[in-house]
Amino acid sequence: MAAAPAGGVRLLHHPRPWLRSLRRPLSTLAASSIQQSEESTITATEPKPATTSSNTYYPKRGQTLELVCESLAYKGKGLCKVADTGFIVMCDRALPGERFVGRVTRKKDNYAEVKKLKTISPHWDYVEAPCEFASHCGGCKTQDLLYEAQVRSKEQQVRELIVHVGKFSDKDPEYDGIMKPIVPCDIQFHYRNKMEFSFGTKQWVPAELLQQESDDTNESALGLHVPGFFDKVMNINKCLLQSEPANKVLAAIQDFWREPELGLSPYDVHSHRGFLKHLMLRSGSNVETGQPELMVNFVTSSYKPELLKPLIEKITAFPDVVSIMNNVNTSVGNTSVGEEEYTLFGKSTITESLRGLNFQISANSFFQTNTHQVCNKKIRTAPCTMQAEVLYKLIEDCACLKGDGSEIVLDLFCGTGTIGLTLAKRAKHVYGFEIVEQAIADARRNANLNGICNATFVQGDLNKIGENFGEYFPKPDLVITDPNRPGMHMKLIKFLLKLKAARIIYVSCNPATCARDLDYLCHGVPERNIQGCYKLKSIQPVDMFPHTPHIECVCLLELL
Ligand SMILES: C[S@@+](CC[C@H](N)C(=O)[O-])C[C@H]1O[C@@H](n2cnc3c(N)ncnc32)[C@H](O)[C@@H]1O
Repeated sequence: MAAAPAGGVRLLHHPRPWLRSLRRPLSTLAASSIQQSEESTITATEPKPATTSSNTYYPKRGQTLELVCESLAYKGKGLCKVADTGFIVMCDRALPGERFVGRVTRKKDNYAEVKKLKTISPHWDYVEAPCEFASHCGGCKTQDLLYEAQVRSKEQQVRELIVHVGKFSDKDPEYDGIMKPIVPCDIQFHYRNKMEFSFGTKQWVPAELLQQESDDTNESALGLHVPGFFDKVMNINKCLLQSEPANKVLAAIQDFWREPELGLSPYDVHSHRGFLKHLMLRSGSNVETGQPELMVNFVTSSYKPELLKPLIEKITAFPDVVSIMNNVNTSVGNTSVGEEEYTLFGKSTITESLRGLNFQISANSFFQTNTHQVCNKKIRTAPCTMQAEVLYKLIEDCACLKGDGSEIVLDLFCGTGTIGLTLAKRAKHVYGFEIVEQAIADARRNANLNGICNATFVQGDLNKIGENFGEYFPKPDLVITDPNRPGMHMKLIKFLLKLKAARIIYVSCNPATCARDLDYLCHGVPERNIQGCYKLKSIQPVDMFPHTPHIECVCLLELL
């Protein structure tokens, strides 16, 4: 048996060891806070424990184990326990109930990660994945899991995080009232309005297909990254998450861009040579006709519009294409945001309507990605609402503005201003803050476009606010905070605790950092002598992204 390091056995049955890094900046708090919640079982279902080739607490790197996935955990990874010891093992793409053989690839202090080698018996709630790329591409991870099981698992993850990271007790009589059931998504395919594909010098082909497709493997690629590999691109000509018009454009580009006479080269992430880096497809709709609108954005390593000309001619044949942009990114990094942006065809923005307002969206601005509005007649007969509408309606309901134009709203991480602008008609004034200059420009333009005069948008980094941040606006009655995945910086948490607005709506795309921030806002940070002053009133998970591990939540906090 491998020797357990000091303290190892104590941590062994820790229910959420993979979450400890969330609180790294407050390390002493981290360990203690997560160790406090020891009592819960990981899943309601109790599969038989797995067997292991060696009876060790700590599986060795390279060791193979037979495991059973118990539930889905943070980032959608399958959670398993080693037989007899309860040692926790996480496996990407293992689904609840699945019995499989995995090889240990990484060891952390108190859990290990395994790579699935072979499924022995399939997971519960198995359905056939409609997409041929589903088992390998980085986009969808649970396409072969029944949708009802996907949302059940997402709701369960939020509940567990709120207890284990947020430190809210599920024994509290109010707990069930606070935790709202997840809102599923009516439309489970073709819902994404933005997809980013990468060009690569070589197509990555899954090992099991290598034999058949060996001739193709040296061809250049346009597709999606293999998860965890910046230099491996799977060639993809259709993605079931994006709209049909976007798929038609993708297929046309796929068919054409390798033609030798075009002289187009994919960018090589190792040698840093080559021209085409990324292809971004953004879908919107014409606000007057409701017809689809498409933006095609080529991200290139230099500005050579003449090289793109034949491709532009090809794709302008599609009537939905109203904008072709070129972001020029000369850096060696892999980002799609260019230092310079050029309009090669049509307009520089596309439009979308949301909650009765019209929005212009440029290539690099954040806009809710799930805005597609096609009803699957087989499932429902009533018209389906786009999930972004559902999310914004929930936010409006939580905001509970009086509507007499007396209240001030602070919209933090405002992007193109969508949330603040949908609330502006019932508020006295909205103040929005956002780091991306272009998003702020869009927000101001969107305010004008919709005749909204009581909204001010300011560009700034909310991770670097100074003591004087509160001087930029009057004391708000309502704060909306919608950070990206890392959640809020401690400076901002401290600011909000001092500001003491009557209500905070925390919109989150990462329930783990959300639970951490809710803990700080409600319970404070005793180690730093910071006191919490909010009460959690409700958490509403919303499934914005079927088949992916992402979970959105709308949380309402009220000042104590
Ligand atoms: C999840 S999006 C929310 C956007 C907007 N609330 C909406 O619903 O469309 C997060 C936004 O935070 C912005 N952001 C990220 N880091 C930031 C920072 N340090 N300071 C200010 N804004 C930031 C991003 O550019 C992005 O627009």
